[in-house]
Amino acid sequence: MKKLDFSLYVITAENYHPGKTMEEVMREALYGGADIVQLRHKTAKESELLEKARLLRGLTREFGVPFIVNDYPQLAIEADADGVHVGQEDHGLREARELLGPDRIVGVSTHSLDQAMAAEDGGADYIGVGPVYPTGTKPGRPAVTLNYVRQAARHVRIPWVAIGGIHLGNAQEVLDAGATRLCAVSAIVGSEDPAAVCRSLKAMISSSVSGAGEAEIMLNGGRHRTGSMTLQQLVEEKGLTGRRIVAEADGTIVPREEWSGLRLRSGMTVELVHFVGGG
Ligand SMILES: Cc1ncc(COP(=O)(O)OP(=O)(O)O)c(N)n1
Ligand SMILES: Cc1nc(C(=O)O)sc1CCOP(=O)(O)O
Ligand SMILES: [Mg+2]
Repeated sequence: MKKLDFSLYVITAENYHPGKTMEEVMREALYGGADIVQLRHKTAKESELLEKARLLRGLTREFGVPFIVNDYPQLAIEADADGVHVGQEDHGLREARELLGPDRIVGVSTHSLDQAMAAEDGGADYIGVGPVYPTGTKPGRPAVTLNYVRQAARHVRIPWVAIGGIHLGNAQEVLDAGATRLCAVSAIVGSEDPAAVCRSLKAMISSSVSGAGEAEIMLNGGRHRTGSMTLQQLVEEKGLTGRRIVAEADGTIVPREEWSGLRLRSGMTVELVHFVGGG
């Protein structure tokens, strides 16, 4: 079953917690509210990875959250993971999708809007947007800065998660730039109290996303304050449910099936054009 409803993504990194097992740390993260987990281990042999993947598969099942394997689509299948995450240089989205089929999750790292659009067109289920800040977890990868987060917020239509150098001290500015999902690695698994860090990040995400209360958007050329959280809710608020409408957000036509996933943000420009019947 493909389930992709998450706000806090946690990735393993055993080098950050000497003296504690991966299972202990990830269990704490799950207690704290991690709602998707990835196994990432860049140096383990495949047999060792499979063992770790099976362990995490069991643990994530206990908590009912999706489990993703980094880099290895075939291993994801063998471990009965929910999906795989591939980078720009890995097996590639197409190959992963061919192996995993339509029902498992395929996530893709992106470092620019062009890559995001290509991943969207290629059928990715979600994308990573980063690294937002320079990070020792992915040394040598230049930061994309908050500029790419802002672009993703405006243009990306599939779920996307901000990643890279995110911690409690800077998470708010990432959320303010438009992120609604965060991924943190060292800040969580390297902390003394992974559950507490997860709880704090989750609280920041939920107050930023839902606690924003009202958004001020430009609707059909006029300023409009709305409590609607999504484009779908806005259509309902305007009494246009069931009408023949074309909806545009920030200059791009939004297909009807994406209305309920498109979150309204202050400053967004929305056009709702409805057609009056006639012959
Ligand atoms: C959620 C998420 N986003 C990005 C990455 C990085 O993937 P990649 O660019 O392939 O780099 P490695 O992780 O393989 O070193 C990720 N793993 N997860
Ligand atoms: C594995 C990875 N991929 C990234 C990307 O942007 O593609 S950033 C990253 C590391 C994230 O770890 P931390 O939270 O410790 O910075
Ligand atoms: Mg990779």
